[in-house]
Amino acid sequence: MSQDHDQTETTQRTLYSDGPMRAAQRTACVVVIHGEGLGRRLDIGGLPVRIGRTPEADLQIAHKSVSRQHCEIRLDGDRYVVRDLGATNPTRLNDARLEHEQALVDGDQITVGESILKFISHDSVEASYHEEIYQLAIHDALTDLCNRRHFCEMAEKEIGRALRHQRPLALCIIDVDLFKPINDRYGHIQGDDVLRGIATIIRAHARSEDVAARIGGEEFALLLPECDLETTRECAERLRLAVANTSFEIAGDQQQITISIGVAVLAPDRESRSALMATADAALYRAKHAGRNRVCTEA
Ligand SMILES: Nc1nc2c(ncn2[C@@H]2O[C@H](COP(=O)(O)OP(=O)(O)OP(=O)(O)O)[C@@H](O)[C@H]2O)c(=O)[nH]1
Repeated sequence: MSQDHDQTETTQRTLYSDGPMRAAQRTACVVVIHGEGLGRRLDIGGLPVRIGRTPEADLQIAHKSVSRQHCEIRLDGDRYVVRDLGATNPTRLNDARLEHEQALVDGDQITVGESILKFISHDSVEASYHEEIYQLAIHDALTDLCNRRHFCEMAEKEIGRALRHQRPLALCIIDVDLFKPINDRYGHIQGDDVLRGIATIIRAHARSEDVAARIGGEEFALLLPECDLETTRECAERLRLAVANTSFEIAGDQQQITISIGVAVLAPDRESRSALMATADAALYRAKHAGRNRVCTEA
């Protein structure tokens, strides 16, 4: 009994000893709990945040039921308020139409088009839970790079941004050469280690604004905002060389592994994600047919 009591006292002291700091770290957030964007979280600090379909929104929900600028949440004194931005499909708060501006309380549900967001007023186990679930949902379990679904979402977002600001955007599709013989000889578990090793090299070559993903079994993608064809080709060449110069230890053997890369940039005849990916894929196909271990750019 007395031990339990001591523990309670210690816990309370630990929790409350840095009271002012805890106040400073307090962060409200909204989490998408239903519909498009499921699991995504938007932290709300001192600056207003906007939710909408536009890629410029702080939380983009790319669904036709959502207006480009749908609603805004901001700190007003010591409370958070939500206001509709003239959405075609007006914002709802706890299933009632939002009137002008309304204060939010913990657990409130904000309906934006067909998505429902939950307002969480401060750092909590629940907010961390949503964050963890979201991270699991967007990452590839084997390599910890983005998974294909999240990559496609990010590519759509970056294409929208690049077109709007007339900025370049490039894509590399990367495929491991002759990976089947590695699997056949050493087994899938060792093959998985090789994929993890290649993912580590790709991550090391990506800038913070690039999106690196595993988009298929032994296929990866790297999206490079603000990069033109020549810069991307050079970057892809550095990546190819880095893999080719790495000695992979597989079941005690030292093995050289190579990759082939197809590069494409956004252009007027390919302004959609599928067209951009198809062009990079075609370049990759040429790299494979030209003998592998090489970078080919769009024709
Ligand atoms: N270990 C492992 N292997 C995988 C995974 N996903 C796909 N593969 C294997 O990757 C291999 C791909 O083989 P292929 O498509 O024939 O291509 P390749 O042997 O790499 O030859 P090229 O692409 O023509 O250079 C197959 O053996 C798949 O089983 C995975 O998650 N882990």
